[in-house]
Amino acid sequence: MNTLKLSQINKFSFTRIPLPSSKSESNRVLVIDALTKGENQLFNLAEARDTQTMIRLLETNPPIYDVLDAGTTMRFLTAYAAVTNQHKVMTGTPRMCERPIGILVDALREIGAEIHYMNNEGYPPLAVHGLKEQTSNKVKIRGDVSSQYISALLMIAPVLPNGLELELLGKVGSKTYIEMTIELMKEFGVNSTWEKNTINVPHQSYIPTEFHVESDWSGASYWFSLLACVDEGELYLEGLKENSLQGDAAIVEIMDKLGVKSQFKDGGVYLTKQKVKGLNAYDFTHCPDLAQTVAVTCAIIGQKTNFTGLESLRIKETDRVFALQQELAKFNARFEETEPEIFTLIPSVEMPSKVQIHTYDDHRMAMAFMPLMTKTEVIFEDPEVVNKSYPSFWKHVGLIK
Ligand SMILES: O=C(O)C1=C[C@@H](OP(=O)(O)O)[C@@H](O)[C@H](O)C1
Ligand SMILES: C=C(OP(=O)(O)O)C(=O)O
Repeated sequence: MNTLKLSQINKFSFTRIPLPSSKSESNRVLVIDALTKGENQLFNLAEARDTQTMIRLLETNPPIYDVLDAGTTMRFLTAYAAVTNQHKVMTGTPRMCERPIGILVDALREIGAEIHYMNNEGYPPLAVHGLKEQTSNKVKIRGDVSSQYISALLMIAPVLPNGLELELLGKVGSKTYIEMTIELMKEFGVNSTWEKNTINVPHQSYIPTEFHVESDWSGASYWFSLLACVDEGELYLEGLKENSLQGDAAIVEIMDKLGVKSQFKDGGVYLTKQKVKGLNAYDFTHCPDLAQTVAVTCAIIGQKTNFTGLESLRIKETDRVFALQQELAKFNARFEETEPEIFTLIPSVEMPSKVQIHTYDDHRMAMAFMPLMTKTEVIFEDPEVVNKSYPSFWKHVGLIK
């Protein structure tokens, strides 16, 4: 088994972190670009495997779209293949074939797409046989499983002959990602309205444009966490905007409570340590990818906190709630469901002299536990798992001295 060892370091001097580009923004603009036949100028696309997979599949157009473990690539390309009337097999890793897609498939079928399940009903692999005629322009869709189904439908909506009206049913999770999709569509000339729970996208054309992808706020979160956990240090994170399209910019307000001060300067953010104000509870419904970062931070710095809005974590790269419980326990922290859907983080009471972290094929399990190096020696199993979103992560960790 491939492993990586980090020695303990609890002080470091000022360090600039270049940060990767956002894979969420990249994968959206790539789909929009494919729908406008590549007439845009896209800058700073992500090096993330999820984005490189999207680029490769769109460029080579193979009969089988194997998305590996990229959720957005699976969901966005299923809708794209349907609307562009292509015959495609959609598949991915064994875990991808356990991640539900039935809500998106039902919506696409209602609009007129022909899609068959090749194995298990509701899950990839799928056979997409295009969309010959639009049979409906009003679709009701659950909002509580994955926002990616909604983003996938929104991006194809303007090119459907009759546009699309989406009525979101029940609780809507990851809403910030839906807002990102709508804002990006607007950047490419497409207007929509969102009133109460209905989003309406009339038929219209995308307008080719220039677009520069921002750095990745989810990737930035691990650096905030590192600073929260260390005794002394300063960081500058490059390429981040205060008014971001990414909901994970919420890490600024969370870490303000956990001892990290942010100042936006020169196209990035300067991080310094400040007194811990305390965080008693946080709802991760709209920023689920931050939950692991914050759980590990609280466990290390001794902050007992209640976590809610974690429902979608069970169907991501791994069951992230289970994975957190297992790995936090290795340094005597607990993550207990104290009431239905309320998880209480009880911090570490005693730090072992060495911890080996299992990464569960989940990039965020590796990156979220990196700040543990401020308290003990850490060994990561399968360190390359970070390639999904942040291939240069360990190289950047090496900048910390
Ligand atoms: O649309 C996107 O780019 C994403 C949406 C979120 O997924 P869910 O909508 O499934 O929560 C998030 O967890 C994922 O990393 C990226
Ligand atoms: C959940 C994630 O990605 P996806 O759903 O796109 O695989 C993630 O990057 O944390």
